[in-house]
Amino acid sequence: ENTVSQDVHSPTENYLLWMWQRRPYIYSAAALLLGFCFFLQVARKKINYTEDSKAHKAAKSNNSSEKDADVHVSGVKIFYGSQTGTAKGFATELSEEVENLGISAQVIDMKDYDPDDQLVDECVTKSVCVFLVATYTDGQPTENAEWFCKWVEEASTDFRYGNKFLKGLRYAVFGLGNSVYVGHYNTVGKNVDKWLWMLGGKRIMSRGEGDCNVVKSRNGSVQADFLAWKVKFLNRLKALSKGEKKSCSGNCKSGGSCKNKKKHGADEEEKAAVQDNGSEVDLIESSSEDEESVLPDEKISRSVVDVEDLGNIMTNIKKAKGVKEDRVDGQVVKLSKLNGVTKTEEERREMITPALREALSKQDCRWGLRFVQQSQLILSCHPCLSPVNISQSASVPRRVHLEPFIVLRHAEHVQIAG
Ligand SMILES: Cc1cc2nc3c(=O)[nH]c(=O)nc-3n(C[C@H](O)[C@H](O)[C@H](O)COP(=O)(O)O)c2cc1C
Repeated sequence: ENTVSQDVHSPTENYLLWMWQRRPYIYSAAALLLGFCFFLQVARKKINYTEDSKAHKAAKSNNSSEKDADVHVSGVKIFYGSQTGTAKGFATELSEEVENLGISAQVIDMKDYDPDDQLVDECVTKSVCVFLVATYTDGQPTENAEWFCKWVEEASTDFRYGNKFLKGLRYAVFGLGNSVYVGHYNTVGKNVDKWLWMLGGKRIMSRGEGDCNVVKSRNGSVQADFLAWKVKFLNRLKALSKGEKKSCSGNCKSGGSCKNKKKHGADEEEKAAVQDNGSEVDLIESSSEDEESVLPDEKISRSVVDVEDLGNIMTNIKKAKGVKEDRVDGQVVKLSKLNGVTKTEEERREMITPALREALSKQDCRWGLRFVQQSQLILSCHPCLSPVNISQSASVPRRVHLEPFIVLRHAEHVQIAG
């Protein structure tokens, strides 16, 4: 019977039967094949897409970097510190003229601007910042400029910011005042200019002074002073927007360190404008970083001093103040002409507490010395990641009094010589 039933199937039927019995394997193989084809297709598409987008991005970035390189001034921000509206009026006037040059301008009330958040952004936006600031009683800023001035003043003497904090900021200052107020004339303009410079900002031109005292005003009135300054500013702006880097006017305070000596005299037109315009002062176009030959005394009074620089500074101060160092019987004797007192090394006062000594010998600290007044300083620690101002620590003296100078040789050896 078996033989009969086997013979019933034809070879084709047998083949189909064989296939049917192995159908799970056949389905799996087909699925695998399909999956592989699908994967290949997707991969091919992805490769094409990545190549396309790379090419697109490259083309785009080429375009934008070309554009970026072309734009030298993205816009002008005109800040005003005004009480009775003169500076505000000047700001509006200036913004119209800037826009006439095809450069965008923004007038900013200083009270609407938080320097803590925003000022550092101006360093990278290729904008130019103009400060039109009035001075009031006792050299104080106007109400709307109060916070700005307070912040910039504090930052300029805080070593954690340093003289590179506003590197890239291009600015110009025009101060409004009245020379009748002797001793406080244009104080705010002078200070804002100085503080921004100390933080590493770059003056694009010298500070302007507007004098409401018509008798003394160089151009006859504050309006005329502003007009004269404005003409120069607009010329400077035009040059900057073309990518021209103007040579030094030749009247640098730090003439010795001027890097544009060769160019002095080349820009006669500019020079003439400077000479004509009596309302301009302190002809320096630089940032504090650029200035190398400032006097050490000047450096101390206006900035934070690195411990590394301290040796040179103290030597120069000693020279300047007539402090001599002599040797008598192998002993170092310091002679101070200041107070007529002669003291030996042994007499030096140790003005350092154990806590301060421990803090000072901490590893990886950069020490900053902040001179608060002529004879006071704050020692501050600046580890790379978390700045700790040890002067704020309750365990260490907040201020160390120096009489008349300090010798700081090593982190763990702080000695105050008197
Ligand atoms: C009450 C008062 C106090 C002033 N004090 C000073 C001053 O100490 N130093 C100074 O240079 N100008 C001083 N000025 C002059 C103003 O700075 C000047 O008038 C300026 O143009 C005002 O600008 P504003 O209208 O934008 O507020 C004072 C003016 C007034 C009315």
